Parts: sequence; C-alpha cells; structure tokens
Amino acid sequence: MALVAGMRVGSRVLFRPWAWLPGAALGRKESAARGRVGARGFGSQRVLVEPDPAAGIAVMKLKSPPVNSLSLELLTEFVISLEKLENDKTFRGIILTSDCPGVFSAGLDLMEMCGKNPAHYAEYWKAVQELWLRLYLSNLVLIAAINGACPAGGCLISLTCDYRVLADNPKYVIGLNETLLGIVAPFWFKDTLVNTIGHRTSERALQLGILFPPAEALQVGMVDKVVPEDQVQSTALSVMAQWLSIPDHARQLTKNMMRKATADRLVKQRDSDIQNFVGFISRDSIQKSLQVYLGKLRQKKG
Ligand SMILES: CCCCCCCCC/C=C/C(=O)SCCNC(=O)CCNC(=O)[C@H](O)C(C)(C)COP(=O)(O)OP(=O)(O)OC[C@H]1O[C@@H](n2cnc3c(N)ncnc32)[C@H](O)[C@@H]1OP(=O)(O)O
Repeated sequence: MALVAGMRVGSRVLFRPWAWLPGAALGRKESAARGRVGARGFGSQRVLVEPDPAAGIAVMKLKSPPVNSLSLELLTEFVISLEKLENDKTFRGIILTSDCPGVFSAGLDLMEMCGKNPAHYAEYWKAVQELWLRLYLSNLVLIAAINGACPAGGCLISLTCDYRVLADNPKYVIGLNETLLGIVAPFWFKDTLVNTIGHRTSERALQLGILFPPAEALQVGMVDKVVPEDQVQSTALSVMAQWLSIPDHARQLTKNMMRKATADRLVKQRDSDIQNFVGFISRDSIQKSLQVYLGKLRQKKG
C-alpha cells in the first residue's frame, strides 16, 4: 500500500488525503469542496463549514451523530475541509465545534478498531495520523469551542488547537482516557498532552486515564477558559479576534517553531507507527478489552 501521497508546494509537503483513499470514499460533495470556499457554507455530510469571509474565519462543526466518533469517513471529510480552508487565503482562523448535542467528539471510532483486518487498521491509523499532522501544523488559528464531552481522540483534536474554550457542564469531561479501555495513548498523543499541561500532570493524567471536569481541566491547563454553555461560541469568537490581531507571518513562524519538533517525531516514523498500531490493536487481548468496553457503553443504556 502506498502510505504517503503528497505534493511539494514551496518548502511544504501537502498531503492529499484522497490520493490514498479508495475512490468510493469520495463523493461529489467532497470533490466540490475542493473549489474556492466563497461566502456560502460548504462542507460534507459529516463536517459543516460556515465561512465568514469578511472576518476571515470559518466555523467548522462536526456532525456525525450520535457522538462524532472519528470514523474513517469523518476523518477524511475533516481533512478535506481543513485543507480547503488552509489553501484559501481568505481564511485566517477556524473555530472547531460540534453539531452533536452534549458531545464534542467521543474520540476514535471503536468500530474501526474492532474485528477488522490489518489492512483496514493500517488505513484507519494513517487517516488518524494525517488529521493530527494537519491540525497540529496548521497555519490557521484554531480555536476549539468544546460544547460537549471530549474524551481520548476528541481531546487530542482539541489539544491541537491554539486555544480551548470549554462549556461549564459537569458532563463535559476532557482527557486522554485510553488506559481505561486497556489501550495505550501513542507517543504523539502523549507529546501533544505534555506540550499542553506539562510532564508531571500528563504522567498522572495518562496513567490514570483521567477525564477532567471543567474546573479541574482549567486548573491543570487542559483548557484555557471555562464559560457558561451559551457563551462558548461568542467567547471563541472574541478570543479569535485577539489572535487575529497578531500579524499572521510572525504568529505562524512562532507556532511552527513551537510545534515542528513534535510533529517531526511522527513524520519520521509514520510507517513504523502504523505497524505498531496494527500489531497492538490486532492482539486478541486488546480486541477483548475493546469489546468489553463497548459492551459497557451499550449496557449503560439498558
Ligand atoms: C503502540 C501503539 C499503540 C496504539 C494503541 C491504540 C491507540 C488508540 C487510541 C485511541 C483513542 C480513542 O479515542 S479510543 C475511544 C475512546 N472513547 C471513549 O472512551 C468514549 C466512549 N464514549 C462515551 O464515553 C460516551 O459515549 C460519551 C461520548 C460520553 C457520550 O455519552 P452519551 O450517553 O451521550 O452516548 P452513549 O449512549 O454512550 O453513546 C451513543 C452510541 O455511540 C456509541 N459510541 C460511543 N462512543 C463511541 C466510540 N468512541 N466509538 C464508537 N461508538 C461509540 C455507543 O456505544 C452508543 O452506541 P449504541 O448503543 O449502539 O447506540
């Protein structure tokens, strides 16, 4: 399988997510989304984009009910929408939020990691890597307006943003809880967390799989601001205005300086990271743990 599909633009390599996906994964909507954004909303089935060209920003809403779990389809549509905004000079910032009530994102889609074959796991993990790299190294200002629960992969996405606003609701917990599922957050998940909340707090949070409620999330620096639920969007907008008051070039170079070494660690070993994931997730014991966890999630309802 061709693992990297990219083109060089200036000194940057732009990955083209659709180049490695089966043709069927891309519909007409996604193809259309590669044109110019303009003032009208665009997006795909699972990612709504509401552009405000005059302000230079777009609100991106994940819409994959019930819980915005990061399926291969959602990851793909997410990356395409992101690239589209990244390549359109009109846009300087994105507010990332959820269209699913009560959940920002439930993280990686457990169904993508259960009972599938190694080729599927490899394809899936490559898409997860791709989204993280795109978000983490984005030139745009990214602000997470976290309007719901934000575990694991959902938390990872928010951690790639430049600023996090969390709605003040005790149900909206945030953290990398992988150990609770019997799985291990990969090194680049860990690095992203360490870069945000520091080594000691990460060590405790990762081992215990802590999901922080809003006040504690704020205290450890997992989020930057906690506000009443109905003010998440407006707060994100005013924070965005502050960030956009900085000249792009200086801010972008500074962001890159802060983040490049972390991203490069994965870029240098993407293939071996995929192999590690495939080997780990294919183990009978890990599959069993995931099945047990899924069973508990389902039981919760009954
Ligand atoms: C060496 C290298 C090593 C590499 C090692 C491998 C590294 C892997 C890293 C993994 C990263 C991850 O993100 S793993 C994912 C971790 N995610 C989580 O733990 C979150 C689990 N979900 C929840 O806690 C909750 O669903 C929550 C998000 C708070 C929403 O609660 P609600 O009450 O609103 O909704 P629920 O009733 O629970 O869920 C609604 C339905 O969605 C399903 N659902 C919920 N979360 C889901 C998910 N992540 N994937 C799929 N399906 C999910 C439920 O089963 C229900 O399905 P039905 O019953 O059929 O309706």
